[in-house]
Amino acid sequence: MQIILATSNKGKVKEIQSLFKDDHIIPFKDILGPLEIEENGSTFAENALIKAKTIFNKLNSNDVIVISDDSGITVPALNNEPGIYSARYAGIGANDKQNLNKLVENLKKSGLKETPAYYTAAIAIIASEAKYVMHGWMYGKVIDEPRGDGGFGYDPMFIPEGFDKTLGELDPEIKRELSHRSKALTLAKPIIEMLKNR
Ligand SMILES: O=c1[nH]c(=O)c2ncn([C@@H]3O[C@H](COP(=O)(O)OP(=O)(O)OP(=O)(O)O)[C@@H](O)[C@H]3O)c2[nH]1
Ligand SMILES: [Mg+2]
Repeated sequence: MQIILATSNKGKVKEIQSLFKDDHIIPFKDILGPLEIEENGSTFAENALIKAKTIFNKLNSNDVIVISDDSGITVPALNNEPGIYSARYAGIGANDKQNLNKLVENLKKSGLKETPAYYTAAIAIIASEAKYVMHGWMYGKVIDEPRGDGGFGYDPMFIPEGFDKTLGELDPEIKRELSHRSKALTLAKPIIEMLKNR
């Protein structure tokens, strides 16, 4: 049984592999090469399922477990932006830096130096005759002056609840303990174990 990760995001691959130290988890690109998947769902869960199903169908094997992650940051004071559009906030094909700059700009335009925000992760698992989605959240705030270069995406502007440093400044171990992704993957682990052993 192979465990395949249906993501092209290197930051996610690193975080997910570090949470599954005992399992060999293979990014889909190593098997199928690069692939663009259209994420046209209206929720994190729908998009996670689209990614996992697309890769499962392309692999065309009953001997694989496919895991995907659809995630993003939500800022209630900005009409819940960017939410499911986090990866394309500054336009289709925008990179992490451009997306972060757009969120910083929009905070400044609204006169918000800091405001509550949260990350959501939906983790989907697809295997032969099996389909699951789990969620995890991390609450905190975003600030209009990013700090640090750890993590990825919006991390330099996000301060988790209970801390005074951004995820760009904090030790990666702290993100591993607290993150939306870790929480959803903790729920996914027993399901993956069950699927491996059936
Ligand atoms: O600072 C961050 N720390 C995180 O922990 C985090 N989790 C998600 N995000 C952002 O949300 C979007 C995901 O979009 P997304 O789920 O479509 O992923 P993606 O397009 O990058 O890769 P893929 O998995 O779809 O291949 C991207 O803009 C990410 O930067 C994060 N930013
Ligand atoms: Mg994506």
